[in-house]
Amino acid sequence: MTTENRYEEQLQAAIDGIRPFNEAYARRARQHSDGLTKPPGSLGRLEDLAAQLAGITGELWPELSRKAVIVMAADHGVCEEGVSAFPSSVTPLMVHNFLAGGAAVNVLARQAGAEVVCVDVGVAAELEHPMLLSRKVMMGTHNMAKGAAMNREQALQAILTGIEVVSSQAEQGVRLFATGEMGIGNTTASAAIASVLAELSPEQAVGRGTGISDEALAHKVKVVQRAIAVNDPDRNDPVDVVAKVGGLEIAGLAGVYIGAAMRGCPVVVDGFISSAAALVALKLAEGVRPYLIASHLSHEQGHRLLLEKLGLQPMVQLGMRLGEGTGAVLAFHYVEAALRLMQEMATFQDIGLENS
Ligand SMILES: Cc1cc2ncn([C@H]3O[C@H](COP(=O)(O)O)[C@@H](O)[C@H]3O)c2cc1C
Ligand SMILES: O=C(O)c1cccnc1
Repeated sequence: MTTENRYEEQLQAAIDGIRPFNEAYARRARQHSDGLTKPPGSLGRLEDLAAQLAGITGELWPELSRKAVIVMAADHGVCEEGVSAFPSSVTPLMVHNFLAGGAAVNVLARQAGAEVVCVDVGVAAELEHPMLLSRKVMMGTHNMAKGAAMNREQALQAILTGIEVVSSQAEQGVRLFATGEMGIGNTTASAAIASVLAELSPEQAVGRGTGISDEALAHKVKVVQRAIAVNDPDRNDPVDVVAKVGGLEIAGLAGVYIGAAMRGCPVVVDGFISSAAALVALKLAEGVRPYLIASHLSHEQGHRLLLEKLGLQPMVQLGMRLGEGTGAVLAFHYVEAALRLMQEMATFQDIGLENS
């Protein structure tokens, strides 16, 4: 058997292993929250979130205090087309920053009591650090405007890496996940994926990323159009799409969603790039859907339409456009709030009002 076939089988086995959502527990959670000392439904989305968490875990108010953001890092050959305001050399510098605890996501993770798990799935530089998970598939992708970003075997390897990382974190006791990424150029790859899999036009999907000019934005649209024309990815084959016009960290994050669903763990989706990865995961395995929690609406232009296509509703809109998992880690506070309300609020019965 070829390595590629072996990887295909491993991915299929993971998809087949996704745990079904427990509707009965979601209903029980709703009954419980209707009995709490407030008008039914008055805690809005927090009540939906509590019901979702119960359905995911099979517990009414699961213990989710061990939480981690998985930050997948990789580089993009398409940067040579001038699609980002920053050079690829920033990617390894930011990986060192994550490991030293100085990036925005580190600050927000400390505040939320979450670990930052940094994975090198394809940074175009030699990186070594005791806290870095070194899972390099290749030294950055090829330029997708000229040919496939990577081959199918590499895309599968990156997806399996995400599944493996999340599984091993779950085995170590992590119960709640967030997705994050670092990779200069990755809003271009995400826009190409969104164009193909969510059937958005490149004009709708492409945004300013790190902050490019009007002129560079028009050029970035053309680069995405060219990448799709040159590679002709098959929209019915998400692995083909992420291989030809995607990125290693995006494929890795698609694996993170599948792995979390396998392990029965909720996973909070960050911004535009993490959402593009969620789209790849959903096209591979619809069973991932009930495990996804959208966090924020990114300022990146294609995010609103992408979330609509995903059928996900973000909790907040803060004008953030950073990635790294920053918006998702902030949403850990809402997850914790939903659980604490379920567990700590008095019921009508407690206060002597039986039949309300
Ligand atoms: C210092 C710095 C830190 C970042 N952290 C996340 N990103 C974000 O910006 C990049 C995507 O934007 P584009 O496609 O325009 O390159 C990704 O690395 C994303 O995570 C950063 C970007 C920079 C410059
Ligand atoms: O929404 C995001 O994830 C995003 C937007 C711009 C740049 N980096 C990340």
